[in-house]
Amino acid sequence: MGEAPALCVEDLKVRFSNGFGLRSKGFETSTDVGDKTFVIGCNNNDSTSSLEVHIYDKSGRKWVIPTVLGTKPKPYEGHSAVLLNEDRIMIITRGSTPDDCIWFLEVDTEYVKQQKEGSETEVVAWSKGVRGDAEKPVVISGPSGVGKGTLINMLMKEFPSMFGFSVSHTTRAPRGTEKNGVHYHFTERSVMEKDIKDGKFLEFASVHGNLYGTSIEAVEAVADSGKRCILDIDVQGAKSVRASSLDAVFIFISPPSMSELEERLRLRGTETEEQIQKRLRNAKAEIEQGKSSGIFDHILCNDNLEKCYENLKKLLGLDGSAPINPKPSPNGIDLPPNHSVSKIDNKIIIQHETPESGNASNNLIVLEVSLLKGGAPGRTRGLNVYNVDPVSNCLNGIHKPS
Ligand SMILES: Nc1nc2c(ncn2[C@@H]2O[C@H](COP(=O)(O)OP(=O)(O)O)[C@@H](O)[C@H]2O)c(=O)[nH]1
Ligand SMILES: Nc1ncnc2c1ncn2[C@@H]1O[C@H](COP(=O)(O)OP(=O)(O)O)[C@@H](O)[C@H]1O
Repeated sequence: MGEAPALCVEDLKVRFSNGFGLRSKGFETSTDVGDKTFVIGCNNNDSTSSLEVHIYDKSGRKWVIPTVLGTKPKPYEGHSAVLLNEDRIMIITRGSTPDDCIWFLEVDTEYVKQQKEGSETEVVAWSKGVRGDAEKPVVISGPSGVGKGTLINMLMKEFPSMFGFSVSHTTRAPRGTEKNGVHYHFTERSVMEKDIKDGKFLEFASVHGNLYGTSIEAVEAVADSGKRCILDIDVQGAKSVRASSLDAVFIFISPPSMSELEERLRLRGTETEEQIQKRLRNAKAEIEQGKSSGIFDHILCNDNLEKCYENLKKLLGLDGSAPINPKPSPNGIDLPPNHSVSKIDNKIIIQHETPESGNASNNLIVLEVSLLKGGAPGRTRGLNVYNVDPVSNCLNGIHKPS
């Protein structure tokens, strides 16, 4: 086999593009996937907050309004759309901040197929694109009063730049010292139920009579800040996360005995007698499930707090053998305000356009998309971004991976 030919700037002019004044009307682009056309955008220039997705079913000759899952991009000035792998449309926005300019609308990925099962409508899902990878989140479960919160606090205190806590939503009332947005997002049930329906939650469960859930944003906000995410969730939640696309480490904390658990709950003094009894009843089933369900990678007994904390650190590679410097947080992508977009194989080429002539200059940003990972309901990771030497113009072999 011969070497792949170099791709030069001249080639770009004849390649596929969709957006920014090409096939766009207002902020709309249309992308064909099989026998469907996905129209994304809004057909007036006044507001991008009304970003919508419509599907034209060519075989049935009808328009369909799909269920749109996930969080959509913040308002922007226009976008280009490029189909990738026949299952997702990459959206490159204009007028967005560097950390918010690459998005994916999944139209036929595994996640979308799963969500479509049992649904009568078409389903699509938004996922934000980010550079690089994040370390696996850590899921910590165990019965109420076992010491999860205490252990997590110790970890966050000792390694503040390394770990970030996933702030859950809950319908339970705040306890005395708990702060909204720090310990939990304290939420109305109706609001939380709507957000769950809209695909904004990675998992949720009814625990001790209240609704608790991890929003996709909560986990991704921590990953975006370059920290490793810690989730404190119940066993049902851990089971849901296990079944999701989030690749995590699962740790179950067990008490030395039921009587010790009861004593800790009482000494904590945050629950009424009735609430304590409810938590103890639930604890039995949780411990059984935790130990036997195969959900958890590790089980730690919290008998002596210091010993348990040392064991937790060992599991996470923090016993001195691993580097503890935080990973630098991945950067956004600084797109020129006026640009055109083209696709060549696994490369998306963004070309600066000069306002005077409207002609494309030779400044190129290349998004390599062959190693994309994750996706809805979380972020799409693994975007590799680099600039191409404007002097030689050729893309082959001269990139500088970021
Ligand atoms: N599934 C799920 N469980 C959660 C979430 N947040 C907290 N929990 C669990 O809900 C249970 C009750 O938590 P909380 O009301 O803070 O009481 P505590 O465990 O006694 O401190 C615990 O088992 C938590 O792990 C969440 O987002 N999802
Ligand atoms: N190993 C331990 N021995 C004795 N008390 C503990 C131990 N671990 C935690 N505690 C105490 O038990 C209570 C419950 O711990 P907490 O972290 O709030 O549990 P959870 O978050 O699992 O509900 C707290 O008062 C805490 O100080």
